[in-house]
Amino acid sequence: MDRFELPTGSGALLLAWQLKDRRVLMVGGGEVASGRIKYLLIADAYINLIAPRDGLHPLTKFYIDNSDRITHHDRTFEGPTDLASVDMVLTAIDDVEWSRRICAMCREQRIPVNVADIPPSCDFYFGSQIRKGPLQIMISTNGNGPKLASIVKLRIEDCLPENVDKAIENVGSLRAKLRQRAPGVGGEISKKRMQWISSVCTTWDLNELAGLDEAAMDTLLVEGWERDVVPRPNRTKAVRSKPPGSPNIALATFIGFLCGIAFCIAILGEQSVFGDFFTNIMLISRDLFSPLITKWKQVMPVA
Ligand SMILES: C[C@@]1(CC(=O)O)C2=NC(=C\c3[nH]c(c(CCC(=O)O)c3CC(=O)O)Cc3[nH]c(c(CC(=O)O)c3CCC(=O)O)/C=C3\N/C(=C\2)[C@@H](CCC(=O)O)[C@]3(C)CC(=O)O)/[C@H]1CCC(=O)O
Ligand SMILES: NC(=O)c1ccc[n+]([C@@H]2O[C@H](COP(=O)([O-])OP(=O)(O)OC[C@H]3O[C@@H](n4cnc5c(N)ncnc54)[C@H](O)[C@@H]3O)[C@@H](O)[C@H]2O)c1
Repeated sequence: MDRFELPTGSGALLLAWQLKDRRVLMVGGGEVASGRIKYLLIADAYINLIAPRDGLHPLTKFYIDNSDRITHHDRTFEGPTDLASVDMVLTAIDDVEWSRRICAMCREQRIPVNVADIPPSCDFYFGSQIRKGPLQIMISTNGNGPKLASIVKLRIEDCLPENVDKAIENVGSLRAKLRQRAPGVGGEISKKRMQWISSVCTTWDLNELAGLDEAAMDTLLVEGWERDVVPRPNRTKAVRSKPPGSPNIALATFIGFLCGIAFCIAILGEQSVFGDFFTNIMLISRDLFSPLITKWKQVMPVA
């Protein structure tokens, strides 16, 4: 029993709410509403927007004019009829009384609601957000300090690996390909798929995953999944390109080899093994390597 601990309370449930093609009511069209609308569009929701045209923020206007997912009603909120068939309600209006009344109507109909700036009228809070391709990070202080949430966001953004979005996209494609090759939900096949994908994610680093292309994924599935192994990237042709910024080992070896030859010539020049033909090259090489040669002689004097 001692191994377990009850979690401390006072937090919120963090979720990635799937709103694709759901209908959301947005009341208000000012600056705060424009931010909410952006998030809703990212989530592929349909939006009923209730706000008088003369109070619209330019960004809200832009969204109305350019997105066919927004139905704009140029008026103020009227009552419960505005809540018909909506899955979520957000309000961002400069009218606290109306905000509270809208919240009460939503609670009565059990529709989840967020009222900007009035925490007791929120079933959920917004957070500061980072998005990089499919990666979504929400920073929440659970209402303690919204400005701090946005400051912490900047810190986290600075630390994110550059290609993390590409790596995640590729793992998504690889998982989809694997589900096609080995279909089924639950049971042994599901367990085996999960174990194999988890092993790929721990065996391959982000650069290697980001470098995968279609052909490389197919190779990985044939040489890995089908044989029930997870090959290291360098043992298969599954890596399309070397990770950016990695040292070029072949070039380094070649340069090392040339330096070795030049060093030998310099030593032989020192011992006058060659005639005049190489004399100039030897002298230049000897000058270049004279500090090394001196050191070498100290350790192993030439007869
Ligand atoms: C994160 C962010 C998301 C977003 O809104 O998209 C967000 N507020 C942001 C900014 C912000 N809001 C405020 C300031 C002024 C400075 C300050 O007061 O700190 C700034 C800073 C700025 O504007 O730069 C004022 C404010 N906000 C709330 C109250 C009421 C209260 O605390 O009682 C008051 C005081 C009003 C007053 O004093 O009269 C309440 C809420 N604000 C929340 C979210 C929820 C809790 C989130 C959390 O803490 O986890 C919650 C509870 C409800 C909700 O709105 O969902 C967004 C940053 C986005 C970004 O930059 O990335
Ligand atoms: N949570 C946050 O991040 C945050 C940050 C700053 C401000 N706020 C709060 O959010 C609210 C909105 O802020 P804003 O800067 O967008 O305000 P704003 O004044 O720019 O916009 C208010 C909008 O609400 C509309 N409106 C007013 N009454 C309405 C009604 N009955 N029905 C429909 N529409 C109505 C107006 O026409 C306007 O479009 C304010 O209460 C503000 O204090 C929240």
